[in-house]
Amino acid sequence: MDNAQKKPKMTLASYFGHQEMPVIGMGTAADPFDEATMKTAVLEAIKVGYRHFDTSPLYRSEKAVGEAIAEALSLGLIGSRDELFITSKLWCCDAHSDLVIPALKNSLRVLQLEYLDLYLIHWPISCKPGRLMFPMPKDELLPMDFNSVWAAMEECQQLGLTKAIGVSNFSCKKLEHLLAFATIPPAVNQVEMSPLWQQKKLRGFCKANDIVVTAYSPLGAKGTRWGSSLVMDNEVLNEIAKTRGKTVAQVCLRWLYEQGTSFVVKSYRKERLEENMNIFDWALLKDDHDKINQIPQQRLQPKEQLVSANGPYKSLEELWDGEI
Ligand SMILES: NC(=O)C1=CN([C@@H]2O[C@H](COP(=O)(O)OP(=O)(O)OC[C@H]3O[C@@H](n4cnc5c(N)ncnc54)[C@H](OP(=O)(O)O)[C@@H]3O)[C@@H](O)[C@H]2O)C=CC1
Ligand SMILES: O=C[C@H](O)[C@@H](O)[C@@H](O)[C@H](O)C(=O)O
Repeated sequence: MDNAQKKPKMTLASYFGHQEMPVIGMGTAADPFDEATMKTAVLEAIKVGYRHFDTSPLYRSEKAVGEAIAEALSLGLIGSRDELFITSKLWCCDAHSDLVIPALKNSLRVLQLEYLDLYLIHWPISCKPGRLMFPMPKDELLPMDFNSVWAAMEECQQLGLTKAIGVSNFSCKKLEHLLAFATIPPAVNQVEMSPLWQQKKLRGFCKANDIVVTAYSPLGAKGTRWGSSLVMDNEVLNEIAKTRGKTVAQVCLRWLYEQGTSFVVKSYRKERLEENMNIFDWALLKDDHDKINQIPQQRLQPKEQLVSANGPYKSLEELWDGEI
């Protein structure tokens, strides 16, 4: 069994087919973004055993991911595309029922793939069609028509363009609303999660409804425009890392794994890609969990940019339905 096959996987309730999602995925939102560096990093990741990649048209990383996959196939690093689990996302400007299928087809074209494993609604908000950007002008924010957008997502799965569909940045209330009319329930909710924002309520809801939680920014996205150093500099986590002879990044990722969530973590560097994978053959102790449970909670990415006096969400309370 090679290194990749030994890594743990999770079953998605409404995945069309037999493949499972590897717990660890490589994130591809980079700041700064550089296409050549990203392609090299994805290829390195495949070499060290990553099989799950998270991209989005917003990140401009789909092309690099697609080129790295094509190269990995031609080098024989993987036998076939089916060995990979590829996620992409529907950006807000395409979150209109008639634009969903064309947006997914465009992602597939850029990725040079026939299908995705998972397609996610990136945010529970739409914006004026045409411009793929973040932040978008506040006067272009629009409420999402969840019923018709989700129906188009379901059609994507029925057409075989993606094996599973899901959401990102959805609160319990928004998931509940979606579940009330969905024919195909969302397989995944990808949300910010780390020891500093543990998402206890949301995880309980998702577990009860067979929705896999995928953690994004598991290291707090230190060094990026959207992140902070609060996770990596946290004293409790640094102390646990020292006692266990692990790094803070490994403590965070191991903790996520022990919570039963999958996660996507980004690095451009080969040694960190490997470090972040080396979390499956040791465990945190009860005492470590007790300490992590006590860490004061703080959402690191509240996204004020999506809140506007005239928009669909007038406050962060409304965007997150009080889960803030
Ligand atoms: N659905 C959504 O709305 C969102 C989804 N995402 C997804 O989640 C992925 C991961 O989250 P992201 O925001 O990138 O943040 P992460 O928490 O993964 O942190 C990434 C940062 O940590 C550094 N890093 C990685 N590994 C280590 C390590 N072992 N030790 C020290 N530093 C390390 C990286 O630097 P370097 O590259 O130099 O190693 C990078 O600066 C994204 O790339 C994206 O795919 C992210 C945000 C929102
Ligand atoms: O530049 C901004 C960031 O990428 C921000 O938009 C993210 O939080 C985004 O939702 C993502 O998925 O990464």
